Amino acid sequence: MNIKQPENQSVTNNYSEIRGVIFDLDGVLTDTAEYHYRTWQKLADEEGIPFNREANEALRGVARRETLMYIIGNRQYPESKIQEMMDRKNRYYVESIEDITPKDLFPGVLQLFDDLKQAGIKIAIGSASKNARTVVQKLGIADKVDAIADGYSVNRPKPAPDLFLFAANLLGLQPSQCVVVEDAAAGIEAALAAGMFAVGIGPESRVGAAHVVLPGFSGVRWVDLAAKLSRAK
Ligand SMILES: O=P(O)(O)OC[C@H]1O[C@@H](O)[C@H](O)[C@@H](O)[C@@H]1O
Ligand SMILES: [Mg+2]
Repeated sequence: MNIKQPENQSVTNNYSEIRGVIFDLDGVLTDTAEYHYRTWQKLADEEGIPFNREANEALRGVARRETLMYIIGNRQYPESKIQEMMDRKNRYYVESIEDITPKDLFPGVLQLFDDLKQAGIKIAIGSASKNARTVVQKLGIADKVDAIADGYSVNRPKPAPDLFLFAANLLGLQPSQCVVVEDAAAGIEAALAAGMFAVGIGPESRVGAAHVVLPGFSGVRWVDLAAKLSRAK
């Protein structure tokens, strides 16, 4: 477990004040981060642009246009070509999520959602994806979440705090009452900038700036996670 306090943030260190948990979607609740990667890889291969899994690590949580800009680097393309490439990648991505079912939820997610409901803690989705609502529907969790902030909600993408502040607002909560769960470095940065608790899912090398780092939700109960957060001073 990693325990750090973000600088210059007035995050409460009393977990009993936590009233909402904002979950990123891709790579947190299901494996769609992998689908995003594979479809960007397909596009890059078609265009003859070097790209690989390692380069993709920095692109987790990064919005569609910003991801493409990173991949093309200093290559110059007209806006029409940029638009066509974003559309093509999205077509591949939409095809790849067609067969998602509730079985694709990561282990432990439903148990954690149930724990949160029992504890009277609200649940939001905070995803940069414009496909987030479709994925949430396919996973069968639409009736379990209180609010969805997605790729249409704000202008400034992660690592800006805007999406999580938008989600907290939908829940009617203050930032200090919220926990963000993220698999992306950009998402942890956004959560800390919003003045929220951050739980990182994945390796320390990627999400080590979070207050608490977990490999996944398998066997994770809210009471235990809350206790870890309460020690994260
Ligand atoms: O292209 P979409 O579906 O709007 O998704 C935007 C971004 O959404 C994020 O959730 C993913 O982590 C990124 O990989 C993705 O680029
Ligand atoms: Mg993610």
